[in-house]
Amino acid sequence: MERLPGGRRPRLVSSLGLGRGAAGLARPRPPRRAENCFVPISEIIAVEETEFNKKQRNIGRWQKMAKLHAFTVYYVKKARNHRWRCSNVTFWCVDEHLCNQWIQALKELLEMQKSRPKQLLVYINPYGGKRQGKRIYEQKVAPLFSLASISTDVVITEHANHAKDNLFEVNIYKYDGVVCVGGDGMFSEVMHGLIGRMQKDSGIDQNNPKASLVQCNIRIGIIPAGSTDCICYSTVGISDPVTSALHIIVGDCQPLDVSSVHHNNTFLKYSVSLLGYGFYGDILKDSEKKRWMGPMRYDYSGFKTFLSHHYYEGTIAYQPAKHTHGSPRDKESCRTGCCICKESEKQLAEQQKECGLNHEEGEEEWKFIKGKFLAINAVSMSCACPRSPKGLSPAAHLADGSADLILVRKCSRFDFLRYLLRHTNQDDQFDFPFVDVYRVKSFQFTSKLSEDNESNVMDIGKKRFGQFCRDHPACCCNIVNSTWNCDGETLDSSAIEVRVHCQLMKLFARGIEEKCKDEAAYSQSSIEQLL
Ligand SMILES: CCCCCCCCCCCCC/C=C/[C@@H](O)[C@H](CO)NC(=O)CCCCCCCCCCCCCCC
Ligand SMILES: Nc1ncnc2c1ncn2[C@@H]1O[C@H](COP(=O)(O)OP(=O)(O)OP(=O)(O)O)[C@@H](O)[C@H]1O
Ligand SMILES: [Ca+2]
Repeated sequence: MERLPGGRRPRLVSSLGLGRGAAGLARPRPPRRAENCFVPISEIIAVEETEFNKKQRNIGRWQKMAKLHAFTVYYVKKARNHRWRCSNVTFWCVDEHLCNQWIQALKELLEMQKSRPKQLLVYINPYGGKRQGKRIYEQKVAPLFSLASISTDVVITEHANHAKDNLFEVNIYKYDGVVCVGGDGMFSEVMHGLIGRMQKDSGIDQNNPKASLVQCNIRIGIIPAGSTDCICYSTVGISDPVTSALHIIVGDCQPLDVSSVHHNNTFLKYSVSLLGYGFYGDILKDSEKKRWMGPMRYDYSGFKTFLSHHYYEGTIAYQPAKHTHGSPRDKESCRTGCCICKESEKQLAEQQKECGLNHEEGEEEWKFIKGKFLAINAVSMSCACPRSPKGLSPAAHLADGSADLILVRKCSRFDFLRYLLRHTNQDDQFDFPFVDVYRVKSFQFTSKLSEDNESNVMDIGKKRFGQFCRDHPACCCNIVNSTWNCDGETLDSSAIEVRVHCQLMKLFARGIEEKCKDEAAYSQSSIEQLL
């Protein structure tokens, strides 16, 4: 909390309790005794001089006063379930000079908030999710950015990869951040554009799976308008455009792990949420044909894929993440100011100091697992989303330099359903004999098909997807590979090599805040004052 200059206690009367801008002044209450409610400066959105019109002034005891001077403080009001709203409170007094002093002092304090963005580049996908991206931005987000004096260059995308390609052309360094309005796919595009641009400008070859990538310090803001919005939900705690806009305005910063995916020394993609083979790969592949259904396509394809119950054979090699103290079976989740992520940040800074950018990771032990899997999921974050509020791996960390590798082995449909259901309730989804989970810093996967006979892969691939093993028509084993689902996009190769890059990029977010503390503190009063 900051102290305002002057020492003199100003006699300002606020629209206490009403607190809804000038309209709230219509029925002012007599000045109350000071209330101990606070808004940190870091959560003030803007301060504006407020004009009184005659009608508003013509009230109660204020009627007798010659002229009133006022200002309005717009601030973040925290509501339930991590939702943020812009609220305001208007203060007025008869002393014009005093009023101006307050405005000036508050504006100076806001100027000192150096992490706040002043200029943003915004990409809107008009076709993501329920096709509401443009409307959401114009009606809910743009007015807040303008209130907070943030200037924006807005690009409405005209085709897939428009945002990504554009990020290689524009002068990104003049912006304090890039905002994407859309879903996880849109975020992925912007992330690929920014990370790719950083590597290009630094002469780093993305095709080298061992390269030390250059961190991207230009933050990305996500205004959720997609179908899953898992990255927004997992980093903010809710998928809500106004909440996300406010996190951007106050200049929050959340580092994020990014996994690089390679095949045969060729860069394929980056991933921050889910790399899924088997169940989630098959859902995605099927759902792409049903884009017209909107977000419902995932439920339709999910149900279909569940019924098909395909499993896939292959080998996984992984390097355990020994640098981090956490485990995927922890009861504690990653929250704002997470100690485990902070520890990884320290280790990263030390490594960079010691080895500079040429740091090469030592060849640590590899472990191997062979088997028949219904799903292989690697998640760099919890992957919480409205469908599964605790996510695929509830204890995964946003910025610890590791991913959780979840292996769901062949089991009955009934058991698989029990496993899926646990994503929606409080029971432990890893507490099954057919589910294993490991915290890893890298892994590789090879399907049995490519292991057995590389040359036959092309022939078999040409056959219809979903064709069953001819020898065992009822066994559900699949003679073709599944597809990797990489943050909602399919990969062309089944054999991949994955490496987690600790805190490679940053978001305008602060992680999920502890619920009970905030909600108790903020529900007591509808108005918070710093004065
Ligand atoms: C019985 C109900 C069980 C419900 C189980 C729900 C588990 C949901 C877990 C969601 C995990 C999302 C991970 C995020 C991935 C994103 O990077 C990516 C891009 O947006 N989204 C998807 O790939 C989109 C993935 C969409 C996944 C939808 C899964 C729906 C499964 C439905 C299974 C129905 C079984 C019914 C049996 C009677
Ligand atoms: N103008 C456009 N026309 C067609 N496709 C676009 C356009 N702009 C972006 N895209 C592509 O649309 C894909 C999906 O968009 P987006 O992620 O916003 O929505 P979604 O798929 O409904 O949500 P989610 O990814 O959360 O499931 C992105 O991968 C992006 O490349
Ligand atoms: Ca992680």
